[in-house]
Amino acid sequence: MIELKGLTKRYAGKSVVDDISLTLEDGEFGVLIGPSGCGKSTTLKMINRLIPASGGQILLNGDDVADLPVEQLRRRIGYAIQSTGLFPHWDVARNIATVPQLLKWPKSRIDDRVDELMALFHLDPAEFRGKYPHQLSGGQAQRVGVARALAADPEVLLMDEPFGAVDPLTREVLQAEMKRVHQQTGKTIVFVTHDMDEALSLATRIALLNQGRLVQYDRPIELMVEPADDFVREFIGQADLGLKLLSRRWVHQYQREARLQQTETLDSLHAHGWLIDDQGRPSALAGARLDDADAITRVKPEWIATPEMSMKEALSRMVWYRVMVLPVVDDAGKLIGEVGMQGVMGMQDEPEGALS
Ligand SMILES: Nc1ncnc2c1ncn2[C@@H]1O[C@H](COP(=O)(O)OP(=O)(O)OP(=O)(O)O)[C@@H](O)[C@H]1O
Repeated sequence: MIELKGLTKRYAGKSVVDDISLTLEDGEFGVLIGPSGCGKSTTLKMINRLIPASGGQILLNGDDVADLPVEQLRRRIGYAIQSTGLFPHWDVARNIATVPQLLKWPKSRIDDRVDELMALFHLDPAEFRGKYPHQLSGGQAQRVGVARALAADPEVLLMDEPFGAVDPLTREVLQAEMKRVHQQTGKTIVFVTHDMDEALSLATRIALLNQGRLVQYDRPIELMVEPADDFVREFIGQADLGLKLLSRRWVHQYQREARLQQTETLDSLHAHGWLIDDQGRPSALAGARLDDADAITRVKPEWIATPEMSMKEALSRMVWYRVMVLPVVDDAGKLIGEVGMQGVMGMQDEPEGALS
């Protein structure tokens, strides 16, 4: 748990972080967001004392960080930044092992930990262990940077705009990975970004700052449906609020039973049903195409949904592939349900209060 109590930073008498108080519970993914210069990075860097606070207190699991020896603090708090900060003359394995080596772990324990972290970030040790930072793509370097920050299993992971410098596609992949890593490790994370979509997709708690002050600290949904003031409303942006809400809704919340079609003939106009193969995987959809409601269409891998997929992505696939329903499959690819345009529109099987 991290507690900020009246945290303040002044430069030349001017407060750039002004009396911020908030609590982030264990296992939460906290995002600090706000316009350029609002004090996000300064707040983050005060947590690991890269910047000394001018006033207030920061407690890490009850310990005042001001009282902890710096080397202990660095062990308890991992730190990943946009430029990765990888040592250019060290290979990937040695970069990841930086903190365990400082802590003088035995070699076999370090090797195991490096392999474990590379597996977590889907980096094949055989291929990547011996590579140098200049031989990595931006996305791979970022993964190594985050793996290094996690190496000594810190209590908290701080991330300062870690995906700010990668292209949008890689950024989405890294965000999805970060979400998975957060779920798998249960780490408490504090993440700085100025990208609201990134914040909404990753955060369990969002702290919105403006001119050094905390304007609202809430769950993403509350920020959207109960903005504290006009600044919050404007910062979130109203134009695609519906889509933003759907980015925080998951297919499993809207999933309903999938009706099977026994033959390739439709039994009633505009009905639809799924054909499955002998392993229970969806192979074709009878009906439910936007352009031809009576067609039998082979299921393409691109329109298959999983229970963890966001409804925004599911909706995007429906629109792009012109189908009214998507099959939902389990890890083995077996059909376990379907999710449809009607669910998105709240006409049918809407989860209680889903859009309120
Ligand atoms: N060493 C310093 N001396 C004086 N002012 C500083 C110093 N470091 C930061 N500031 C000011 O403090 C304010 C907050 O800076 P900070 O880097 O925390 O903002 P930020 O929200 O992270 O911004 P960005 O999104 O642009 O990175 C800014 O107005 C900045 O100019």
